[in-house]
Amino acid sequence: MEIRNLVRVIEGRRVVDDVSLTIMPGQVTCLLGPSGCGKSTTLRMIAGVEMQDSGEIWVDGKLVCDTVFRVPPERRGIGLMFQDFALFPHLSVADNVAFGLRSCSAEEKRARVVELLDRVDLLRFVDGYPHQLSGGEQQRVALARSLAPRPRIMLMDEPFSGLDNRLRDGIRDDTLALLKEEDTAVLLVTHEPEEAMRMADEIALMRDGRIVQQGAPYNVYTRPVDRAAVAFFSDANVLGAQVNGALADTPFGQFLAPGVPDGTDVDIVFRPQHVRLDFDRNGSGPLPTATDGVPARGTVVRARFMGHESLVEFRMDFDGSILKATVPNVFLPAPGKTMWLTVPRNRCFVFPVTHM
Ligand SMILES: Nc1ncnc2c1ncn2[C@@H]1O[C@H](COP(=O)(O)OP(=O)(O)OP(=O)(O)O)[C@@H](O)[C@H]1O
Repeated sequence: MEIRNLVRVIEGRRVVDDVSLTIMPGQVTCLLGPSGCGKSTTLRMIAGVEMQDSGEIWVDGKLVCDTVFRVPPERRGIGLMFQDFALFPHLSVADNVAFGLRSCSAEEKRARVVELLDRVDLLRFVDGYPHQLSGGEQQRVALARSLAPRPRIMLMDEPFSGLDNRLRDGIRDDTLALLKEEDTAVLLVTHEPEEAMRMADEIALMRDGRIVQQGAPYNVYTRPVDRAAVAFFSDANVLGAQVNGALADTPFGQFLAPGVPDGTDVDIVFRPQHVRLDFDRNGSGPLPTATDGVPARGTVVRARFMGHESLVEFRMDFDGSILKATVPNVFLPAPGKTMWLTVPRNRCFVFPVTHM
């Protein structure tokens, strides 16, 4: 499926602003972004329940929808799975799953229902009713229902957000396996970076109606396009500096800023897990190196155990600002303790500040 330059204007605001995307069979593409950035509106236009103001949707090289021509939603071969998936309470589990199977015989229907319920491990409930199932089981029936007509394309809007954490991981993985097996092209909407990283072959990061970055999860995470993209995936530390001779001077030493004109303000952004910590030895820290720059001293303000890591906050000697470091396992230095922080150059991003 290819969407080209989709635009949707609501009350004079471009809530979807020139969005283009290609989604391949057997692949999961995640539309990831904060609440209100236009993800669901994009999905609704693809589903055909909302009309775009301009732009086109193509499936298998055939035009499905532009501003003049429009294939109705039920003929688009698109499956939908939304957070508020509702099973029909008065229909049995089998009849719920068979709901979208209109043009096949009773035997074919039964065979497909049994195949899918077996796949989601709920065959024992075939003649049961939705109210007899847990939330997670209902979700799996909803998944079986949306896959029953073998949609080539599946649109999922926060489909797992109603589930508790322990259930969610298992259902996500099962869902992913099933969608891959059926070679479905999936567009999944989420505002949770962890969900996108776990599910996606490709992430399209969306902000204010636009896709600001697109790529494999690893690339989007390790080569973020701007400061907000770093901060969307994790906590971020930011140092302000000004460029002079393609270098930005900071208390951590100089950072390269190739191609950035003199006098430009830059943000040097790095994640807490990339800060290196050293103990203070009579007021001195480790020696500066080309790769790690100059260490800077800070005082522990707070240290918290987060499960698989600890988060330590420092008040820096150089300007009193707070920087964060995460360390694996339990590392809980007492408040008031001084330590030295270094920032490996290859883990930092230097972004010119854009003044809005
Ligand atoms: N029918 C409408 N009338 C007015 N504003 C709307 C309408 N539909 C969407 N919007 C606005 O368009 C913007 C995008 O909404 P959309 O639901 O697509 O965002 P989203 O990224 O899916 O957010 P969420 O994750 O919270 O669902 C929001 O600011 C929303 O208030």
